[in-house]
Amino acid sequence: MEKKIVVVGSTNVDKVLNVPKYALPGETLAIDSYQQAHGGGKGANQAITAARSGAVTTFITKLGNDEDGQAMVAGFARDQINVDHLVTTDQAQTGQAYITVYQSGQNSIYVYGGANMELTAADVNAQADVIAQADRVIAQLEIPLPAILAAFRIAKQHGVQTILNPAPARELPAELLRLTDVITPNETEAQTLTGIEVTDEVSMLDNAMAFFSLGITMVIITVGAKGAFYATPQAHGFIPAFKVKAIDTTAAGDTFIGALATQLDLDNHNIEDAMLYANRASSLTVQTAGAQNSIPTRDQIVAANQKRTHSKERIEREKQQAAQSVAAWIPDHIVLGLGSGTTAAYFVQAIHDRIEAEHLDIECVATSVGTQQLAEQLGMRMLDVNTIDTVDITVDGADVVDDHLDGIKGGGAALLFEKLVANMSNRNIWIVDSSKPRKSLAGQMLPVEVIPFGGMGVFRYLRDHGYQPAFCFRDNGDILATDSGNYLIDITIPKGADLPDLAANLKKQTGVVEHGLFLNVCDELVIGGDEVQVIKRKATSV
Ligand SMILES: Nc1ncnc2c1ncn2[C@@H]1O[C@H](COP(=O)(O)OP(=O)(O)OP(=O)(O)O)[C@@H](O)[C@H]1O
Repeated sequence: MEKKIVVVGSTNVDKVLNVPKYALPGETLAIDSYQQAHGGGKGANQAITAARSGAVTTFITKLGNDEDGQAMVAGFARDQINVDHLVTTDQAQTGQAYITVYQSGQNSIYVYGGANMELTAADVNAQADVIAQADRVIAQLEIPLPAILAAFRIAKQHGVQTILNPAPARELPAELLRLTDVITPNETEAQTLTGIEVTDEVSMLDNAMAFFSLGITMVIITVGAKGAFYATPQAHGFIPAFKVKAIDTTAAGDTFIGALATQLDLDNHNIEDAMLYANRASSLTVQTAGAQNSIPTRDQIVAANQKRTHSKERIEREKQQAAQSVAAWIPDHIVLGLGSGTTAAYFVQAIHDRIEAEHLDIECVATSVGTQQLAEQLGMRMLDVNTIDTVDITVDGADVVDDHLDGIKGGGAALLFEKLVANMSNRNIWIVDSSKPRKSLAGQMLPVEVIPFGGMGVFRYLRDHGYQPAFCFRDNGDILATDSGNYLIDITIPKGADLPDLAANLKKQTGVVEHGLFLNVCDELVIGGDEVQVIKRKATSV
């Protein structure tokens, strides 16, 4: 059932001039390109996003009785927005934003609020029926506060969910915050309202707590290309943005909010799926210049997700190709280490099939409870790691691997046992798909396994040393525990980091059990593909 959404907010016509440089006071500059006016305003952008994602959308906004206003209404109608509740005025012109974009990409914006600033509580009260019948009402701060308060009071009286996008940032009356169910600031807007700077997930949670104390029940903080954070009093999480080449981020936030509002169930239980959809929607908006023209339709968002599904299928195929090609080389009469994770699972299946078909004499050691169970189910001959001194060959996956065959492992929470077995192995072969090799490990997430007691101490150390730590959680919101019952903290490897130093420093911290940097471990990297590639460690670095 499509959501019924009412957006109460601004409409602007953006008039953009591309200019070679700033004109000084009194100076006249000739310019050679004039970009036509196009639709903007946070309210209009969010209403258009909601409508393009299939919501039954009503837009309450105030326009001047002018050509700009008429052009905007025609555009709303083309997007199937219900325009029966628009208000017009003779007292002001339709809102306008004058934007000069310099060659450097910087811009200056002058906003004439115009008719937007004339939207009154009485105008909104006159539309009470449509608000009362909605599933949710969304407002932003480009219209006068009394109009927003009026909309939210009606919504509350009728059990309609309220979403406040507190943009542009400003202080807000306590009543408006009390009437708000869901608040969706970006980093700076959150800080303006709570006074707490957003630097990492912990500070986002602190922000959320501050909003909860004001009566808000869901907080979503968008952090640009990094993604978005959500918190309710029961759960919280961070949903990373899709990595895309951003050309123009105008309306990214508006697209996120409009799209989220169409997907989020009223009990909020599907928040992560709704945020994934919203991330996908805004990742499409930022790849095209402009505001409203770049807002995608539901079909475009679904198609972009399918493209991703196809590339996921290709990745699975490559993992299998790498696993099968290595399984075909494994010599007979050896002790074989079995890695952990999805790629290693393909290998376990492939080597099992060969052992059966060729009656090979291969005994195995597992690197995780999951792999042990899989191998036992298949009836493979398993050894207890404590009963042997060496492993002949270990075949494992990797999260990422660099040009020197140093890598990161452990995203699947098995890094400690994987490292123990790797260190006992005469030969370590890593099998990966083509998305895993990188020039360097800088900027990559590195899991650090910590004991639960004292984990916060390590977390603070990592935070104070600029590693941007974040505890790892399961999909259901529970903290992720490794096979040994420890916790994992993800950190980001800084640019230019000396990896052996970083590895040594991490090991020195009390409470750190192990980390996922595997330096000088991999002897051969096997990359899946229609032609499987094999890269051997250079003799000098062994
Ligand atoms: N460069 C980017 N690459 C991919 N996704 C992005 C990028 N920038 C923004 N997004 C997506 O858009 C969402 C909102 O972005 P952001 O936090 O910048 O909002 P905002 O500051 O309100 O933006 P604006 O005011 O420009 O509309 C992010 O959570 C993310 O999903």
